[in-house]
Amino acid sequence: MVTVLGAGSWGTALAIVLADNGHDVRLWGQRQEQIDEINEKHTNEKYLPNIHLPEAIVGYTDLAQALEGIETVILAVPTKAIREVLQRVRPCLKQPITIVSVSKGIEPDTNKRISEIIEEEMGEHLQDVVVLSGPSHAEEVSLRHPTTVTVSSKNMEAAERIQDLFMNHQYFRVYTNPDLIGVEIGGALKNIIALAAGITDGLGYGDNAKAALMTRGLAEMARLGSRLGANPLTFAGLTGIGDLIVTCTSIHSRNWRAGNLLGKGYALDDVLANMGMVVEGVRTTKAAYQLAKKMNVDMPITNALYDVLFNGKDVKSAVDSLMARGKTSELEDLANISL
Ligand SMILES: NC(=O)C1=CN([C@@H]2O[C@H](COP(=O)(O)OP(=O)(O)OC[C@H]3O[C@@H](n4cnc5c(N)ncnc54)[C@H](OP(=O)(O)O)[C@@H]3O)[C@@H](O)[C@H]2O)C=CC1
Ligand SMILES: O=C(CO)COP(=O)(O)O
Repeated sequence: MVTVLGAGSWGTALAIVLADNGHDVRLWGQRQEQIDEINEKHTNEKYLPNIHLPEAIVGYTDLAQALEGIETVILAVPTKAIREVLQRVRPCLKQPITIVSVSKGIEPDTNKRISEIIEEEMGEHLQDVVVLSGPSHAEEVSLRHPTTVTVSSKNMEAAERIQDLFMNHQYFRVYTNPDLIGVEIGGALKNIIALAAGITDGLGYGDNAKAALMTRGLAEMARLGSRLGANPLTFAGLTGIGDLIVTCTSIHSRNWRAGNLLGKGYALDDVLANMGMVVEGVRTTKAAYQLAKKMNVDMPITNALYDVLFNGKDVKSAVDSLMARGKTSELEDLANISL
């Protein structure tokens, strides 16, 4: 028995994987009508239209009931809601739990990764934190299309347990990587670059601009990540370039779609209000901007996007200012990264 907290797109898609793997799944959500729909119709139309959910998935709105006797909890709410949800989880627990973090973000102001927030909020109620990340749109996972992800933890035995829990040899392949910082930072920062790629697409620029953003975006992701203690090679893997490719090139990506609308001239507030799902890259841009400043790391794409999102800079001038920067060397950054 496994509990998934968060009945949005990703929590529901991962519940399907777990049910396909033979587990009974408790899927917790905060809206009674949605949970009734999951239990009565076996659908979650708002988040995964036209998908039939296995009957092994049972919806709950009562958090204490959803957590009773559970050892492993999948945490699938947006980064912004994580502290609030964990503060509600704590008093429900009689036993320490392993939390699998599947969200992608960095908290503004504290600049913490999600596993750090979980450790801080859970204290002695926590057995282990495992992070699951990689190129994996919920829409495709729920159709059982071949997908690969990576799990990481400070305790790799716990990561291997979670690898076994999710591994499905038909369509969901799970790798391990001991570089927890790199796995979390890659998954969070790729959303910034996807917003930027959406903007250049929305402006009508072509594949050259997008390839440039993805490649130079990866360079600045690795630059900040390695300063935070990540292994730069992780950025060449599923949670780095892999997730960057899927998020910058897929119509499923909420970050790319939000950027695309910004590029077409819509205002940020209107874009977010109409999306109906979380666009993590906006808050993560703020956090990465703060981190880059604090650590004196050069992140030109992140800085340009920060100006668009938070200082009202128009998207065309943001791209112009990126192109107008002084000369630099492509390999300079990599040469300065110690492996
Ligand atoms: N969708 C995807 O393909 C993937 C998403 N992710 C990551 O997973 C995380 C969740 O994303 P995703 O499922 O897509 O988001 P969605 O926007 O699809 O769903 C968010 C879910 O969280 C719930 N929620 C929001 N705030 C709260 C709260 N305060 N208390 C309880 N529940 C809350 C929402 O409930 P309600 O409906 O009631 O508002 C909804 O069920 C994000 O960090 C995202 O980056 C990672 C990989 C793939
Ligand atoms: O992380 C994701 C795919 O790996 C989902 O990206 P979006 O949040 O942009 O849809």
